[in-house]
Amino acid sequence: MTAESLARSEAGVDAMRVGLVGYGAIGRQVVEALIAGRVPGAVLAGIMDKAGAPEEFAVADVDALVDTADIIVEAAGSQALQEIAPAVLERGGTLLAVSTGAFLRPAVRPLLDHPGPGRIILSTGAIAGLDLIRAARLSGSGVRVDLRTTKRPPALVQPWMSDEQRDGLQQARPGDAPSVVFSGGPEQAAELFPANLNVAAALALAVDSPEAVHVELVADPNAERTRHEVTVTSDLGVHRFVLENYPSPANPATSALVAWAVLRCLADLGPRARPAFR
Ligand SMILES: NC(=O)C1=CN([C@@H]2O[C@H](COP(=O)(O)OP(=O)(O)OC[C@H]3O[C@@H](n4cnc5c(N)ncnc54)[C@H](OP(=O)(O)O)[C@@H]3O)[C@@H](O)[C@H]2O)C=CC1
Ligand SMILES: O=C([O-])CC(=O)C(=O)O
Repeated sequence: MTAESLARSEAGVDAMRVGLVGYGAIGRQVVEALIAGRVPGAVLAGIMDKAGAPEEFAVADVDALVDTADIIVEAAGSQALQEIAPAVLERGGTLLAVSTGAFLRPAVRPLLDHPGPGRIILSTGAIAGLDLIRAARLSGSGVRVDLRTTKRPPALVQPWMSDEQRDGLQQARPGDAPSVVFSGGPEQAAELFPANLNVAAALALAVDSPEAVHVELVADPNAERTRHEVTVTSDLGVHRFVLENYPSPANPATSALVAWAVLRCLADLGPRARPAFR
């Protein structure tokens, strides 16, 4: 009996098989939790990673992953998502995407309305409140969203930055003043900071209008946590969410919450899903 079939029989014959693209900070946390049985009724079916995955789970390509898994979790970045999503959709797979920023790209956005047979589900990732924003949107009132994200400076370094910008972020020390490194719309935010501002894309997709979202990104040398301050203004009220997330120990750009948001979504989709938020 293989490790997968043993896990499946322990989880039940109807177990949901989970495939993973990206075995980094989020992917490893998801794998660990699945192997530990933290999502009842879900088992790990395979892992695809550029840098290699554990031998017993390694899958060579996305076609093989769709054949092996009932649902595929993308935790590999916007470019990887753009590369794998069409194949998953065309082969009838279900893709749970974490790199929501990719869906603000003109080449990727239409995949959200792809006729199938596959489908895409977006992870809530590092934030909360998307349900409220969608409710406000449904009410027909004009919704505006302001996001102010604050992270530790080294987590914000990008390949396109000048040496001066990069050194400024890498050498910032506690006691130094915070600085705004980006202010603008979610599309530009997702392109310039692809592994930092997927939350901005999630907000833009929830409100269904990138123009209604303003993003500010702050580098704060004194920040112990990643902070997302979301203000939603609509005819229903003014709603503020402040998330102070501990960063993942494996990747300071990623909040530890993100893997658990993926796992929560898998629990909701799996054969042992329970009503009433349990
Ligand atoms: N929605 C949200 O709130 C959030 C979304 N994210 C998204 O999640 C992504 C993953 O985050 P995290 O786990 O911290 O990142 P990591 O960099 O720790 O891990 C990503 C892994 O994916 C691998 N990878 C990259 N491209 C491919 C590919 N084409 N096929 C297979 N594997 C690939 C990487 O390999 P290698 O290192 O060799 O490139 C790496 O092992 C981020 O890039 C970001 O887009 C992150 C945080 C919050
Ligand atoms: O993990 C976080 O707090 C947010 C993040 O990186 C992203 O939105 O890409």
